[in-house]
Amino acid sequence: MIKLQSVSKRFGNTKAVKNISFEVNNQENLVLLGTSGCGKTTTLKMINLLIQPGNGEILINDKDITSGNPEELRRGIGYVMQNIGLFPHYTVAENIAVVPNLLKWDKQKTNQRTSELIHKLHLPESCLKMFPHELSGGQQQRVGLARALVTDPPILLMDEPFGALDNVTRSSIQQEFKALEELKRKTIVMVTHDVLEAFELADRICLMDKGEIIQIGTPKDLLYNPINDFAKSFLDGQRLALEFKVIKLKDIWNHLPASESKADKKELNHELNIWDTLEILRSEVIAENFVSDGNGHFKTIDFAIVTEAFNQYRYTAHHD
Ligand SMILES: Nc1ncnc2c1ncn2[C@@H]1O[C@H](COP(=O)(O)OP(=O)(O)OP(=O)(O)O)[C@@H](O)[C@H]1O
Repeated sequence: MIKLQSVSKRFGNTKAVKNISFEVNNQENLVLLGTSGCGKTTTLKMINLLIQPGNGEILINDKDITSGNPEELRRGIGYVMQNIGLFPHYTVAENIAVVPNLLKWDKQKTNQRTSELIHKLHLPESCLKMFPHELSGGQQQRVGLARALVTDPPILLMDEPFGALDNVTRSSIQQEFKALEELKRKTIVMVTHDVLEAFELADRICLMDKGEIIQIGTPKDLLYNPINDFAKSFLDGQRLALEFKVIKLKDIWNHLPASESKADKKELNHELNIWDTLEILRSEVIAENFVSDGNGHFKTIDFAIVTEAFNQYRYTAHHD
């Protein structure tokens, strides 16, 4: 578990981070969200001591990190840099092998692990001999992720990991990222200024402004219980899209009409969000399916039924 207690950081007269405290639970993905200059990167880099904290304490598994050796600390923390940050004169294989070489892994172990990651991250084997500039932005990003994951560290810090990508590539890499089994075991702190990305990937979001934490909570907390006008207005303009992403079929269960027969229909998982559900229902030839609650109950759904139930849920959530 990562714990920051009353941490501050000043650069000359600039108070980059002002007395912040938060915890990241094991295997949780906490996203630091906020506009440019609000202190996200400084906060992230203090967790692996790339930036020395000013005041306060940072604990990892109850141990104060400033009391130990920074290099040793960083070996247990994968780091995906802003703008990818691959070494341009190293091949892809050499880039991935940087930390294994520091740890004096034997070649065979490094090659085996590299090959495993290359497949998991959908990179062609042929790219291992290439230099970063010979790859697309999306491929470079995957290499950056492979480099951070190669030693299987329990903690992963990611600074705008998808920031350099076009929208289409970004969206497909985000989906793969969510599906990667290897990442589900990790404690992740990720920086982004992209609200949709934060809502797509976070278990909890830490919303920052001017070096301070405004609100920490689940995407649903931020949507339906914003703590103040700043938190509320930060999401304005994207609120509906965010609701489509955050609300799941199980949330709208009580608003779905009583069930009919489920014969000849396809079952959708009740963990699906409304966005993905409508995408499926839109593209089905027979656009009628059913969803079950995992306890033997089911409801018949189609595009219109889900839209209607979603609207009812939103109305209730906004007026609670
Ligand atoms: N090394 C440094 N020297 C001086 N000032 C710095 C330094 N690093 C950051 N700052 C300042 O601290 C503040 C917070 O910067 P930080 O990079 O943490 O913000 P950020 O939220 O990550 O922004 P961005 O999204 O643009 O990366 C900014 O005002 C920045 O100019």
